[in-house]
This record gives sequence, structure tokens and C-alpha cells, in this order.
Amino acid sequence: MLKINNLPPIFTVAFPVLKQLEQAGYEAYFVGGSIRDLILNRPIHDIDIATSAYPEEVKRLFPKTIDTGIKHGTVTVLNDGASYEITTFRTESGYQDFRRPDHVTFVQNLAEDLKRRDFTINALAMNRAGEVIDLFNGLGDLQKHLIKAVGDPMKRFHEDALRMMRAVRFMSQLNFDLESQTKEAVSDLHQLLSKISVERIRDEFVKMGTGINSRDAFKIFLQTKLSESVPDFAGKSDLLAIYPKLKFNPSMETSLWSIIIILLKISDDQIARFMRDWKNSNAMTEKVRKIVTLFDLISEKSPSDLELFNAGKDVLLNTIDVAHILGQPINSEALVDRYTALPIKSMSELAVDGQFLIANGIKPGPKLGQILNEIKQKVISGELANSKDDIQDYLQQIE
Ligand SMILES: Nc1ccn([C@@H]2O[C@H](COP(=O)(O)OP(=O)(O)OP(=O)(O)O)[C@@H](O)[C@H]2O)c(=O)n1
Ligand SMILES: [Mg+2]
Repeated sequence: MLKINNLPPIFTVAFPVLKQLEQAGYEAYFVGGSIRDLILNRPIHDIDIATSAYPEEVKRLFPKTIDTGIKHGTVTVLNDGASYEITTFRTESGYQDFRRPDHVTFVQNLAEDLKRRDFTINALAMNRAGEVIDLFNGLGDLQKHLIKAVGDPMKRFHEDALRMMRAVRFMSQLNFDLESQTKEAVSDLHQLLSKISVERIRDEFVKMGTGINSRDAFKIFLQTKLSESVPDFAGKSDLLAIYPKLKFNPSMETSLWSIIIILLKISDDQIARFMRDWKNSNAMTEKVRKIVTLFDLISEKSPSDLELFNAGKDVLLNTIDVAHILGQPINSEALVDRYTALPIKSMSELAVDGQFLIANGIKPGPKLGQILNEIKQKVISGELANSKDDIQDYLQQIE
């Protein structure tokens, strides 16, 4: 049995929680992603605990708890400034619509609980002594860099079809391969994905697309036809086939969406609809639209100073990232230099404002906005210096 000595603090601070459960006569283990990430030496973001205690018993044992998913057996325990999801050993039964079940069956032992988990590398448990419980050779698969379903992959994907997206997501994040039978099951069952909410599919898609090896994962995403069961991708595999040939793996979500939109040749007036289909936020949509717009400008010709100003630094840098990933030859240094040399980077840097125009005899109204806009444009293009005096002279001229 693998025994891990010197557990990192994120685990050791949780010892009292496990101990308390054990002293009350229950079993308790660390389970799931945290053990996988510990062994892979990856950053650990949260610790999940599985226990034989029922949720009501967990709530009785700890002063500060939150009913996170009490129906599913999960209680969040707050202890010593940290929080833990404590889930009663369970098996999922009564799957309707291939989504997460609305009711679960609690089981008596850890083995029954681990059996219903998605992949062998996620079905590891560890006790307080650092001993790893590995009933499905998850350690072997970690070593072989394999994503492999626990037991019968068809059953696991029928239980929760999202697991098929999780498979390609972990491939990308961990740079692992997909075990052949598991892959076959994804190919057979990809259509079940249409039963899953778009939000959950999107979250996994973004994790895949921003993982360290999204290009190879995307290949499998296409090969297994998972791509045919997500919003707006059906029938587009020829366009999406460019993704695995990208120069680099995207690391930002904004870059990912921009690249997908560019590959799918989605026109400007369809970007909002596409982003809505994927249930993306308005803020994400706006940013992506700006990036795609600037990318088109940069690819065709050189953007004007005004266009660079309108884009802003963040969007410019993000667009350069996108061009870099797509292998689009652009002179990024020159673009950044031109941006840096802009006389103003935002309206607040303009030497005058509406009040100034009013003080100089311009009447409030639409005309004022128009004049202010003209001043902005002339300052950006260098026709007019960004100083009160020069702008005052200009105002006198146009009267
Ligand atoms: N559809 C799912 C989702 C989760 N799990 C199990 O629940 C654990 C925790 O789930 P989650 O936090 O979603 O995934 P992690 O593996 O912890 O990955 P991440 O690092 O993204 O949190 C998983 O390890 C796995 O054992 C599962 O079997 N099937
Ligand atoms: Mg997790």
C-alpha cells in the first residue's frame, strides 16, 4: 500500500475533522481529485471527505455547517478557517435523463462509494495516516497517464453523461490518454450529452480548452463525436479540425472562445447568439466580440489609432495572444508600440470634458457630444494636441 509521508498542510489541517468523525465511531477518508492532484504534484484546490456518517450526524458533530447538498449527502463543514465537503458514502441510483440523480442511496462502506466514481484516477481514497486506498488501480493509471472509467464505462456514462466531457477535460488538463474501451463508450454514447445542461457542458469545455494539452483532447472530442452533441458544433467538424493543429494551446477563456468563433467563421452579427447558445455571460461575449473584431482588422490591414484606442490595451494583448495561437503572422511589437504611443488611452485622459465645452459656450445637447467625440478623434489621430489651450483654439475655429 502506498503511504504518503509529509502530507502538505492543506491535508494536515483537515486531520481534526477526520479525527472527530472517527472518534464518534465513523469512517472518514480524503477522496477524489485532491488525492489525484497530490500524487501528480499538482496544485490542490479543495479537499473532499467521504464518511460513513449520515449528514444529520455530520451536522451534529460540527458547530459550523452548511447544507450544501443534503439530498445528495453533502454537508460543508467549516473548521479552522477552511471548508470541507463531507459526503456520506453513497451510490447513485434511479438515474433519470442521464443526469445526476435526484436521489441517492447511502451505502455502508467506502468500496461501494468508490465503485460509482467516474475514473480510476478519481476513485482513490486516503486515510489520516497517508495510506492510499486504491481499489481500481488508479495509481497504475496515474503512472500510465490514462483516463479510464471505473468498471463498465457504459454504466458510468449512463449514470452521468457529463462524465464524457470530463474525460476529455482531464485528458487536456493532465495531458493523459483516453483508455480504449472508455473511448469506445464515449463514441457510442456521445448523444447522451444532449441531456446535460449547457452550463455544465460549457464549464467542462472551457476546462478542456484551457488545459495544457487541449489540442490532443480536442482531437478526441471530435473523433468520438462529442462535438456533435454540444451547441452549434454539429456538422462543423471540418472547420473544428484546425483546432488540433493550432500553434499553441490557449490558456485564457477569452482566447478559447475567440479562436472557436474564428475557426467556425461566425460573423459579427452572430457572435452574440453563439455565445448565448453556450450560456456565456454578457461580459464574456463583449470581450470576445472586441477581440474577434480587432483580430479581423489586424489580419486585413493595420488598425487605425482610433481602432486601437477603442479596443484598449487588454483587448489588444488578448488579440495578440489569439493571433499567436492561430499562427497568424502579425507585428505584435509594432502594434504595442503604436498603442503605447497613443496620446490618450481613455476618455478620462482627455484634457477637456463636457463641462469645459459648456464653459466655452457650447450648449448642452447632442451637438456637445458630437463635438467632444470629434475632439477625441483628433487628439487620438494626433491632429490636435491634448491640451486645454489647443482645444480652446479649436473650439473658436469651429464656431
Ligand atoms: N460526474 C462526476 C463528478 C465527480 N465524480 C467524483 O467526485 C469527485 C469530485 O468531483 P469534482 O470536484 O467535480 O472533480 P475533481 O476530480 O475533484 O476535479 P477538479 O480538480 O476539477 O475539482 C471526482 O474526483 C470523482 O470521484 C464522479 O464520479 N462523477
Ligand atoms: Mg474537486
